[in-house]
Amino acid sequence: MLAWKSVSVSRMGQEIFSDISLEIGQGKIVSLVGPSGCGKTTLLMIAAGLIDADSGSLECDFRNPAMVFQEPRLLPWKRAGDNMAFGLAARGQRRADFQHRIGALAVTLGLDLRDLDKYPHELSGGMRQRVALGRALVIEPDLLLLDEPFSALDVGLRQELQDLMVRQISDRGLTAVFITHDLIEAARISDVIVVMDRHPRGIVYQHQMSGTPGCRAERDIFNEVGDLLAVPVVARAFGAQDTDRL
Ligand SMILES: Nc1ncnc2c1ncn2[C@@H]1O[C@H](COP(=O)(O)OP(=O)(O)OP(=O)(O)O)[C@@H](O)[C@H]1O
Repeated sequence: MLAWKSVSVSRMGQEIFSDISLEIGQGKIVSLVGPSGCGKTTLLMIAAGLIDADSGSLECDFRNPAMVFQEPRLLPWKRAGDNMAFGLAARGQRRADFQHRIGALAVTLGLDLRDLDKYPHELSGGMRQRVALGRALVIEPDLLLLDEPFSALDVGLRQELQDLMVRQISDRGLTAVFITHDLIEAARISDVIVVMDRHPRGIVYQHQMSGTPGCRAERDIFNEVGDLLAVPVVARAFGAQDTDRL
């Protein structure tokens, strides 16, 4: 279980959010959506233990979280394979012990074994993000924290990587928190959608999706997003009060 309890954060005298409480159950994929600056990344950073809240607390039963960011953040002087293995090498594991695992994971993520010998600048944006996903998964996390990992990719590639990610999360029984600006993306991959806003600050709505992530028909996804946007606080968060225009 992961739970933020009455969490508040201010920066430079400005409140980002106050009194947020949210609980995420084991094995669930939860998306945080909402306008820029509403505090999605801040909430995720607290879960990752990278920043502290000013007040409130975090309860986390997970012991091995991994994070994936919008930019792959690969080390440019290391080859793709060494980037993927970074977490294992940092834990003192020997290359001979994990080389096979890296190769198998790379193939699962749609990379060619030869790609592992390339430097980040020799890879496409999609390949770099596959390496970043591999670097997170190879440490066998129990919690995956994803901050807009696919938003820089074009639509087709984004959907392929969403499917791949959902399959990995499901096969490995992971719990995941996923930030996105894209409500359709959230509806495609999540069990629960949490809508945040800036006015009022904080969580304004939570929606339990029907069906299973990665298995929903496109028509059902669009219908459910349409229903969600008919909720006034959600429409307001997405700047779409006039839902007839959507
Ligand atoms: N270290 C910091 N110092 C000052 N202000 C900060 C700091 N970190 C975040 N903020 C401010 O807090 C607010 C929330 O930022 P955050 O990145 O959490 O929002 P977000 O919802 O993830 O936005 P985006 O969707 O644009 O990434 C923003 O107004 C941001 O400028």
